Formats: sequence, structure tokens, C-alpha cells
Amino acid sequence: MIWGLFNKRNPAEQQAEPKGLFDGLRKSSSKLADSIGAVFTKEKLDAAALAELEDALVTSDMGASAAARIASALADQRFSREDNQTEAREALAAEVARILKPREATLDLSAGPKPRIVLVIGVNGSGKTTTIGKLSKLLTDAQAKVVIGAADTFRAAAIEQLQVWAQRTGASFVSSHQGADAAGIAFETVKRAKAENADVALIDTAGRLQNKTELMAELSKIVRSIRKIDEDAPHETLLVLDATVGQNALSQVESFRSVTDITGLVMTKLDGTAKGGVLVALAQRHAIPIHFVGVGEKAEDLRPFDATAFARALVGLG
Ligand SMILES: Nc1nc2c(ncn2[C@@H]2O[C@H](COP(=O)(O)OP(=O)(O)OP(=O)(O)O)[C@@H](O)[C@H]2O)c(=O)[nH]1
Repeated sequence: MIWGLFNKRNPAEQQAEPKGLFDGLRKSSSKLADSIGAVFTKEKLDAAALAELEDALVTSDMGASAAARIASALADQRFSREDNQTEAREALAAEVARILKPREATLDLSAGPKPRIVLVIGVNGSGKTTTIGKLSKLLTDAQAKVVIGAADTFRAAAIEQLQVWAQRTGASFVSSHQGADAAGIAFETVKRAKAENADVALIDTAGRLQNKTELMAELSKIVRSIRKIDEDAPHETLLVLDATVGQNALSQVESFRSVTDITGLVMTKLDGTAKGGVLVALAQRHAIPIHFVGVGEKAEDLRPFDATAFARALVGLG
């Protein structure tokens, strides 16, 4: 959850959520279902079945370490009868959830001095712009006042796309021309947010990983410039990851971690891939809070990360 008021969703909306997540993760869960179906045919998994399960989990992008951990936890379990797919799936979901749960974290932008300043980072195309738009929608729906800053000046179309989201969600918008100084725009965004007594400033940044030195220089320049207005800024630095890149998401986290502090993760495009298991690999490897998952292009397709619901949807339990 993101904002005080946003916590007060009605029960019908809360019930609707797992269904959407289940649909969003269908590609990942059916891939996993195909490979684990043959494993759960015994009351207790023997060594061959455990090895097969571990392979299936690795193939579904959960990573070797999480796969080994899950397989060894399931080695100790007994199922009540042979070929009990649901029971075995429940046990698998519980083990996946055990890895994810410590990373489940609410993004609370309602506490602390206003405006809360949020930097959004990630490689180009990962879904930063769309995620900012969706966050803006969640915030403005909850009556928060939002300013969006287009400090990713790399592509003119990206600036326009962000402007459309700002208009659609009723957020103020700060931008300049393509190639303009990103730190200057970030500074103007925070200045505007202060002047307008906004609750949240969402700042889009460019994420050209090809040149780490340049990226680091740009991000630190942005941080220096916004700290002239608020020495505690940014209050949040969200890394947006595209699930379709699979294991490559892990190296993106490492690369960005080496140039800046990351306070939380958003994983997008889970609906477009069978590689949803990568979130489990991430949770196992990095102690970084996971705030949201994206399961579609519409505003309502950005969902607060729920470890249990995610684990269940991933193994095909609706
Ligand atoms: N299916 C699906 N598509 C998504 C999701 N999130 C973003 N997209 C799409 O992914 C594409 C890239 O998203 P952007 O938000 O433009 O990515 P960006 O990181 O801002 O990229 P640049 O503008 O190049 O910096 C767009 O076509 C989005 O509509 C998602 O959760 N599911």
C-alpha cells in the first residue's frame, strides 16, 4: 500500500486482487505447472523427484539457491496420499512465500515531512514512465497532491508519454526539452512540489547502464541538486525492473546498487512473461523491499506486492 487513504480499500476490491494477479502470472504458472506435474506423484518425494523439482524451479527462473532451499524444505514433507497435486502445490507455495515474505513492504509516502521525494530509476524500457503514471493514479485517487518531473530527457517521446500520464491523473508536470539537464529538472520538480505544497514528487530518471560512470555522475548530480532544497532527499529510490529480462534483472540490481542506494523495487511486465519466478531469485539474493508488481499496462495493473498471493499465483493456485 502506498498512501494512508489507499489502505482503506473496500473488501470487494481486496477480494478482486488475487484473481488479477493469478491472470497476470498465468504464463509463469503454466510453465511451472508443466514441469512439476510429474514430480508430485508420491506421498514423499524421493531423491530423483527432488532433483527434478529443483531443475523445474531453476528453469522457471527462481535461481539455483532458492530452488535448492525450496527442494530441501519439501524433502522433509509427507503428503497425505499419492498424486495429490493441490496439497503439494500448497506446500510449494508456502515455501516460495517463506522466501518472499521478508521483502513484502508497504511504500508509505504519507509519513514524514512533505513533499516526499521519490526518484525512479531503472534501465530504459523497464517501465519507469508507466510505473510513475500508475503511482500517480494511486496517489491522486487517494487525494494526494502529486508533482511529476521528467528528468529522463533521453527520449522526447518518453517526456510526452509522462506528460499524458500527468494530465490523465491530475498531477503537476515539470519538464524541459530532450537532452536538457536532468539535475536542473529534478531541482525544479522539488521546488514546484514545495511551492504547491504537494504531498509527493515523482522524478523519472534516465537509466543508461551501458556507461556506469555517466549514470553514476548523472544520478549523483540529481541527488546533489535536490538536496539543496531538502537535505534528506530522495526519501525513496525505486528501482523498476522488467520481469521479461529474467535472470538479467539480478545483474541490473547489482549494477544500480553499485551506483546508488535503492530503497525499494517494482517489478513490471509479469503478465508478458513466463519468467515471474525471477522475483523469488531476487528476494533470495537481495534484501531490498519489494513494493509493487506490474501485471498489465492499465493504471490498476500496478499491485502492492503481496508475498502470499504472489507465491500462490506463481504455482497456479488461484
Ligand atoms: N504488459 C505490460 N506492459 C508494461 C507494464 N509496464 C510497462 N509496460 C509497457 O512497457 C513499455 C515500456 O514502458 P515505459 O514505461 O515506457 O518504460 P521506460 O522505462 O520509461 O522507458 P523509456 O521511456 O525508454 O525510458 C510500454 O509499452 C509500457 O506500456 C506491465 O506491467 N505490463
